[in-house]
Amino acid sequence: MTQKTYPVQVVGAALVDDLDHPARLLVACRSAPEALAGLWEFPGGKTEPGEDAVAALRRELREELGVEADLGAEIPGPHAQGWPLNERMAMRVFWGSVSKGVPEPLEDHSELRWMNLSDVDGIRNLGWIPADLPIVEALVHRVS
Ligand SMILES: Nc1nc2c([nH]c(=O)n2[C@H]2C[C@H](O)[C@@H](COP(=O)(O)OP(=O)(O)OP(=O)(O)O)O2)c(=O)[nH]1
Repeated sequence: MTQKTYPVQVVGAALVDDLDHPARLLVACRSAPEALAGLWEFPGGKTEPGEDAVAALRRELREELGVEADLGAEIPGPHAQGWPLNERMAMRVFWGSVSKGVPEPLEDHSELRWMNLSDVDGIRNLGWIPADLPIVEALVHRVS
């Protein structure tokens, strides 16, 4: 059986305070486009042609949040390309932690928020981009 191919590869980071003993997760509220404004997501974005996922994610975190990050294991999705977002896009999500700088909503976000990972209901009910909900479930399952 051949797996579906998604033409647009997105990458996202589950940024936590400590990769070995995570207690808090950074979530980001989108400011654009209009259809997604006000919804919460994992910081990240689209990979560029020829760019690998980890390099793309480092670049996006630098551009969007102004930070350098250590990236850890992937939160594996059901496809090699990660978690389907729609017919055209899938997202690979990696654990990460900030190694330099303080995250700020420099681009694409109206607000950043550190959520306690023990606040599972608070995380679930943030108002995520709907396509992210299976990823959020996998994430809370992994830390619980
Ligand atoms: N970063 C991110 N994007 C997500 C998530 N969930 C989700 O459906 N998306 C969608 C929204 C966008 O359509 C797409 C990511 O594109 P983007 O607009 O953030 O990408 P980008 O920073 O490279 O921006 P651009 O070049 O398209 O302007 O993936 C998520 O958790 N994080």
